[in-house]
Amino acid sequence: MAQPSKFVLINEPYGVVSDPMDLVSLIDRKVYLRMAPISGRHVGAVGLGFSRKVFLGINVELPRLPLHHSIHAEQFLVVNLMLNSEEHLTHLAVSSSDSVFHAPCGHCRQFLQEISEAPIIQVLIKDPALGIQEFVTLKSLLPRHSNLLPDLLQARDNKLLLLSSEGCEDLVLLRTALAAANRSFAPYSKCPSGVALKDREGKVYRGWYIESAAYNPSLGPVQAALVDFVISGGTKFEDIVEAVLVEKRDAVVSQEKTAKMILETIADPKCAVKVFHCV
Ligand SMILES: O=c1ccn([C@H]2C[C@H](O)[C@@H](CO)O2)c(=O)[nH]1
Ligand SMILES: [Zn+2]
Repeated sequence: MAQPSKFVLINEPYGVVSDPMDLVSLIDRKVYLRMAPISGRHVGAVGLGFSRKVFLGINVELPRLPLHHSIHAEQFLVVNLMLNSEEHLTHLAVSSSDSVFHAPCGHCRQFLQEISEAPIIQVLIKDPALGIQEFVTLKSLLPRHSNLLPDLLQARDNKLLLLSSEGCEDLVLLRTALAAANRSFAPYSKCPSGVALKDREGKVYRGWYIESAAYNPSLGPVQAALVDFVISGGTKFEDIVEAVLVEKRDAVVSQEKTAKMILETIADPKCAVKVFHCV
């Protein structure tokens, strides 16, 4: 069985399913990485791409930071799809270690609207108490929604150019952050941005800013890069020792202060966060 390159349901051999109902057994296994130190509630999301590969999402809570900096399992899944250039999500299932969640939360129903096929994404509703186990459309879970520019998962090149690389000590990190910014989805603010992180071993991770039409469910570039870090086996944020943010000069929406604040709080105390501007 072929394994997707960034399949994160650890220690499990499956990678491709033919029947969407197989997602039921996957979420039932409740094999989550434990990255929710605040709530202790471990949420898992499994999604099926058009390729029939299964991708996983888990919730990630950032220690000592306000709750809204958390990454929902569904958001993690979307970043995982993007990192793997999977352009379509056909089926989605969510569950939690304490069996409280059986469907995507409201915040994520909104976040998922940025995907072009959002209305027809099949969402598993599983409620053992009621004996329910069926797929319903995302549209039925968030009716009367009108989205504006929904093409989040499609390949994109923002064609950003660096203004200067002066002061850069690590060109790989800078190029990675620029490439990430070029994949950022920021149709509402028009301020794309990307982050590259480096760990103690010199491994590099990347992520880009993803906007939501409802603004608040947007996912910051540091969070997206943390998804790459976790997917690649990272467990301790203190192992992050260097970071580069690339964003527009004079951006109406700037990530600089937030990115620095997050990394100051969770990364190695000596982690340098360098910012480079582009047009
Ligand atoms: O659909 C949901 C609902 C909650 N959470 C996470 C957010 C937070 O970490 C924790 C709160 O219960 O669960 C998700 O990831 N997805
Ligand atoms: Zn959610």
